[in-house]
Amino acid sequence: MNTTTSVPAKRPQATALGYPRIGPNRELKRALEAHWSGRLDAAGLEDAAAAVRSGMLDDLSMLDTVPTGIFSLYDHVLDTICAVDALAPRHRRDSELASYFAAARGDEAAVPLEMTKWFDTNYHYLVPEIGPETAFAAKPAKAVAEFLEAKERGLDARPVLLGPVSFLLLAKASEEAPAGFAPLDRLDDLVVVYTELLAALRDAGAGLVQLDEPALCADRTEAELEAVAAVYRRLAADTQILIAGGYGPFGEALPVLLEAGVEGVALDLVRGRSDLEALEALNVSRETIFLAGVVDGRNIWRADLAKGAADLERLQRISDRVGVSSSSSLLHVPVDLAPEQDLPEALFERLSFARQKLQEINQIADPEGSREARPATPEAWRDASVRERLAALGADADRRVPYANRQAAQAERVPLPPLPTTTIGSFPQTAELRNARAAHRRGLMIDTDYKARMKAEVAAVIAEQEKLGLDVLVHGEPERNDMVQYFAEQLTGFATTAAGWVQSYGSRCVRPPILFADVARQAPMTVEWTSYAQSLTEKPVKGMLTGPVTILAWSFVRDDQPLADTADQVALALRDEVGDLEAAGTAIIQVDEPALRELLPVRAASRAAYRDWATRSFRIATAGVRPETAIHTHLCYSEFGEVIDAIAALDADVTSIEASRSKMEVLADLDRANYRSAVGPGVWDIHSPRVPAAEDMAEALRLAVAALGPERVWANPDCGLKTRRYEEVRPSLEGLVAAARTVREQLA
Ligand code: MET
Ligand SMILES: [Zn+2]
Repeated sequence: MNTTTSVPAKRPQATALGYPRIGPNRELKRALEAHWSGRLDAAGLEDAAAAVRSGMLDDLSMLDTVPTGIFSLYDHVLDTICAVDALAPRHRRDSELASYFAAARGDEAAVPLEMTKWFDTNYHYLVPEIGPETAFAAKPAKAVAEFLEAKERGLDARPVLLGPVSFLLLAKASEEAPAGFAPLDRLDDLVVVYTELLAALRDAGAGLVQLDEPALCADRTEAELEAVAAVYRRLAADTQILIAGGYGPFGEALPVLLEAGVEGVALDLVRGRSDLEALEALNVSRETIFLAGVVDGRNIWRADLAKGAADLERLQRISDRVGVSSSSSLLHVPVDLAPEQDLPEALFERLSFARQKLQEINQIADPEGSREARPATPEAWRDASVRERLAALGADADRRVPYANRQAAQAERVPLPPLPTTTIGSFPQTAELRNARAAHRRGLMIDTDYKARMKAEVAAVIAEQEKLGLDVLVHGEPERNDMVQYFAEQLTGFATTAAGWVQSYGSRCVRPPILFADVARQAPMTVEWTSYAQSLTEKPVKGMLTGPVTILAWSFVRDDQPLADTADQVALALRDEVGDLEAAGTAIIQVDEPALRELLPVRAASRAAYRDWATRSFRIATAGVRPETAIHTHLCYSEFGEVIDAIAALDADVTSIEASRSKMEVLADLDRANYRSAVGPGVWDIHSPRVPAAEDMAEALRLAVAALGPERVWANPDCGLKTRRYEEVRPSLEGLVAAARTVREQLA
């Protein structure tokens, strides 16, 4: 290599891998919902979409190069399905727009595409259905139009597409596909279509094109890596390709991509720092483009500019063509910090949302710019007593007596019939309840009135359950806006934002709380509600809490200490709550962990450590109770495979788990994982408005009894009922109670 250090490196280019596309005030959400309800026609929707895209470009234009094609009406995987013309026949309608929304949301004629979580995030994508019959064709119009929109503004534009390998790895086999078929079998055909998409972009004037291959941040087989090599040798032959991942290190895929001759690679230097070390050991052409993804696209903390600049320099020692970018698309953070003036000042000045992150990228790219290190965590954010109490927890603070002993004690304390019936916690959140909450929040309803309104609801929910004949009751969670935010608002160490919305799927956005400091409980958070509900009935009422992993997963979490340490603090606060519930006489306490799967690391090598801290934090929260107090947990969102061992390690007495869609398969898996306590396999898919037939639920219960034995089975829905209406809930629960009775009689 023949480079002299006296030649100054070119100013690194500033760019980002992607940007929020819902609009700073969720303009796209409003337009979509107006369109779906018939209040806004297709042209009106397109106007709103164009305005959102224009706003995105306004923001992005401060960068040297801007990503394009990153707008989406619903989901970028669905956009890719359309770009390769892989819509299933059942979703094809008169217009492209109608087909698009048929695939996204379903209609009278067809069920929508399945939706699932995007890597280890809370974003959901639509799962392509690919089979031997899928007839791919290039539909470059969207990608080209959005590229030209940016170019016409005089911007240096870089089109972005989801790469073909990830597209197929994220897909599932279509109904028509024969056994053994894998979507990746269609890679060669798809690549032909990608060459056409890329040609259309080149014809429009594109230079570098970004292909997102996030699936390469996960473990890949030799065969898959060979396919990657072949694909990119082919695509890189005519197009300058920048590969982006965004969800951790590329690992063994990195040399494969470089050898295939891609023009550049965007590195995730927040979660994938090992790639930087790997690169330093490789013999890399100084002509290769590297983007230093040093600004966290997944979290909302200000970047350490000094550290970013240091990483940049390391890359500059490897290549002459280095840029600065976000670690992933900025899709996962809210648009703008400016509206958050109510946040404490010390917190506000440490935060950075998408717009602020673009500034940071510019600052790091600017050799003359000031690149200050990140300020230390304020001393005031430390709570010495929490840390001391955690340190003082004995080694067995997360252990209970063996399940067999607990089971006997619990059965004596709360005698229950076989197949006890219960629900997961929430009852329908009616418009009236939501209005009361909004009025209370805006100061239009005083505390006492609000509380009285909520208590009336609890009483109604208890009466409803008594009438239905359920065995273990719940208070219905009317007082909870959200199962995480409710706790975040009461714990110290959390802040909530005014407008920090992040797209979860389609038009749906969430506003995650910010966990910024040491966490402590100030006062009991749920005891009053549970005790009130219990005072109204002879039946046992479950206490209802959200577990530490889920609280972390659905918040933006401090990144100045390991997640495990933060989880333990949350766990300690919950442990106090569990203790107070028990002291108040609650015999059954459910601690929900629906997000246990979500935080599972993408790479297998990191999973054992995750399972350890995640399950330990749950046990810290729950193991303080006496043997006769039952701990329940709840998980939903299927795909339990990789966390089955962790579910067993939670050591709950009863686990309610989504099972209705997977036809109870999860039960055999639990058995293999040596899970020995009781299970409430969901027998009613509450994500569907359909009222399930009692006989189907009975059949599901029979399957469960066959797999686990009658003593270990509970009867319950898949998840909480807050999104359902009473018109569906009543007949469904009647059916559930009847199904349990039928199966009990057959057992007797
Ligand atoms: N207890 C909660 C509820 O019933 C659990 C929801 S899991 C996403 O709504
Ligand atoms: Zn659930």
